[in-house]
Amino acid sequence: MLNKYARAFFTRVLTPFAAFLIRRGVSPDTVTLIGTAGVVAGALVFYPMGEFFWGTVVITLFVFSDLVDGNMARQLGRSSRWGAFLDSTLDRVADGAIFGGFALWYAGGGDDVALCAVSIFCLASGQVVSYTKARGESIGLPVAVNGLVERAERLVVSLVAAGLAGLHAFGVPGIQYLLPVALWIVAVGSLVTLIQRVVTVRRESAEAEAAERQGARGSEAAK
Ligand SMILES: CCCCCCCC/C=C\CCCCCCCC(=O)OC[C@H](COP(=O)(O)O[C@@H]1[C@H](O)[C@H](OP(=O)(O)O)[C@@H](O)[C@H](O)[C@H]1O)OC(=O)CCCCCCC/C=C\CCCCCCCC
Ligand SMILES: Nc1ccn([C@@H]2O[C@H](COP(=O)(O)O)[C@@H](O)[C@H]2O)c(=O)n1
Ligand SMILES: [Mg+2]
Ligand SMILES: [Mg+2]
Repeated sequence: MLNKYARAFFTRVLTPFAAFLIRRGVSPDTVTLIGTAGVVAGALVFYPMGEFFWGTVVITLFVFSDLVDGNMARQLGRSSRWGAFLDSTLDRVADGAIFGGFALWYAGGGDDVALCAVSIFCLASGQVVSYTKARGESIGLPVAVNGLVERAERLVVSLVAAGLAGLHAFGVPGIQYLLPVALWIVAVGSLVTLIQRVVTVRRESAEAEAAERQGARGSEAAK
């Protein structure tokens, strides 16, 4: 949903910055790599210490690079298969670091086995949700479904909640419970999305195979 409705807005906002980087001779791949490194550092340095506010600030500074890199590639007329591969692969690395950072906190100072497990579930289910689309498309299916919770939703829900939960350290009472609530929402939403995508791939593959059988019968009859 966010990918559909918010992308156009962020494209307008980020286009001048993308153009500025192009003028400075920066390449889209550099933005992809530095952006991912920043997200990974923010997540794995701050979150395991329970520093949710500063971790989210650092991640937010870098995570929009994922919208800037593609914007730059399009402005340059240089969108490439390699760029698409690098972008998607490093998305998985960034997501692993964010939910891994939450899991490390709950396994350590946060001392909550259930929330550690929910964080690991968010990490794994998010990766599998993305994999269903990549694998479905690689076997020639359209995978014409995005589902309830795509990557943008996973990130926005968990990062907004983490940033706000971090304000507890500055004396805001009660707000720390936002992060557990968000993790449960992302976990359930990812599971629903996974089911939506698997059901779609199953239907599309049955339809594709039925069409192939029909085509084979047609050419047999024509002989
Ligand atoms: C006082 C409190 C202070 C709090 C501190 C800071 C709070 C910060 C809060 C939020 C920041 C959230 C930012 C999240 C931005 C996410 C942007 C982003 O990178 O989205 C990526 C997404 C997907 O891009 P791709 O097409 O490159 O990726 C594809 C995708 O990964 C597919 O995965 P799948 O969906 O299938 O699981 C893969 O299949 C595919 O391989 C891959 O290529 O981009 C978008 O979707 C575009 C839309 C982005 C919309 C961003 C909206 C941000 C909205 C609000 C932020 C403002 C919040 C304000 C908070 C205020 C809090 C007080
Ligand atoms: N280093 C890169 C990164 C991205 N691309 C192209 O942009 C598409 C992704 O667009 P986003 O707005 O989601 O970043 C990707 O599929 C590539 O076509 C690129 O070429 N090089
Ligand atoms: Mg990108
Ligand atoms: Mg991306």
